[in-house]
Amino acid sequence: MEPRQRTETGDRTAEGEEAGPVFTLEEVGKRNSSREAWLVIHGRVYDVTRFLEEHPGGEEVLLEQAGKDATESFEDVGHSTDAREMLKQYYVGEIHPHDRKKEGSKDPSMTSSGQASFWSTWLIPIFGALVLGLMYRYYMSDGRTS
Ligand code: HEM
Repeated sequence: MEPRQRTETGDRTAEGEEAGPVFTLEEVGKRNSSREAWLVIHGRVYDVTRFLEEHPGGEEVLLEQAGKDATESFEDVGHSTDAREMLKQYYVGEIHPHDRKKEGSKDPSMTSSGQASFWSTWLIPIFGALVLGLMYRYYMSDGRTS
């Protein structure tokens, strides 16, 4: 018998390496312990249970993200190409399109934090300067007229 790739769902031909079964975020959420740890990175589901002890960054960080979308934490660390290659070994399937985070240049959380820093770095100082300027003018004109 020649070794054949398992087709879990049967409704897809296992053509290409990424044609795995589809999971909801709820299903992934149940695998959030060291007994079974799954996480989502870029819309793909990974079973990292057997990787926990091997992870160079430690198992705590993985367990913290287990059962969740770990894309942001994974990217924040700036994992190497090697690390990205390793992901393939743990791939179990795709996340349901409904639970997929919108990715790309405009991540909603990025925008909101971006706006927060925009407010604190620009608008508050500008507003402060305007108020000071107005107070100064008021004070000066007052001084001259009376
Ligand atoms: C299956 C998913 C993951 C794989 C295959 C993976 C793999 C690796 C590898 C190979 C390294 C060594 C450095 C490198 O080559 O970049 C590393 C480091 C690290 N990883 Fe992960 N990682 C995964 C998920 C995560 C997640 C979700 C976090 C969450 C915060 C994380 C946090 C870290 C940290 C903090 C380091 C140490 C960085 C350092 O010491 O410079 N990793 N990981």
